[in-house]
Amino acid sequence: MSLFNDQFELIENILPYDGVTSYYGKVFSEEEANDYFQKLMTEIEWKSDEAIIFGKLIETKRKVAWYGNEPFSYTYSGRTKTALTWNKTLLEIKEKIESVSGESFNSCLLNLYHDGSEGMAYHSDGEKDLKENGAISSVSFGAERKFNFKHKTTKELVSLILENGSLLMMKDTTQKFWLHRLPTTTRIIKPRISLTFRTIDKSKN
Ligand SMILES: O=C(O)CCC(=O)C(=O)O
Ligand SMILES: [Fe+2]
Repeated sequence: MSLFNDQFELIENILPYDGVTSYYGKVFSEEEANDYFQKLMTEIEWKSDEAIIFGKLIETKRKVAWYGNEPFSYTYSGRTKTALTWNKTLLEIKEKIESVSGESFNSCLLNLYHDGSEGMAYHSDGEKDLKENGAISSVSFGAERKFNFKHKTTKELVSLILENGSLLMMKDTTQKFWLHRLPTTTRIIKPRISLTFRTIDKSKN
């Protein structure tokens, strides 16, 4: 478990109870992280996210993209979408994350936040297409942003900063008991990209 302690300053569990979320710190060097940021900006098929709010179709400023081993379909905000297949850059990042964590993933949801005015509200990722209690890893490139957890019943808060090139791994019952969000802030004027690697359960897809 502590194999990478010397290299990455691994925090094995940032949550006090009811889940396991590990913060590996920077698993990519500053140079590698900046290079991946640039590549992802141009190579990914970024699209506005869509949501139906009070019966109206809303387009978010935040951009998203979904990639996977196969053209999996997934339902999100009441709309069904299909995954694109991995490109070389995504496969490289995926392999690195898998070797660091010992987990494996078959899909990835990417988010592009242009500045601190864009974020993501409290939610958990327990969608029915996902493997139950499967690990979800969040890789960050670009601007450092705060990230919050809130326990669904005790309301306890846990906060951390996601650094450029860092890895956060949500495991075990984290999604069942905790919400997470990327809060907005007026202080951040630079963009951030996150890659959330997941496992789609094919028997449910
Ligand atoms: O941008 C992030 O780090 C988190 C994104 C997230 O929670 C999600 O895509 O479900
Ligand atoms: Fe999430």
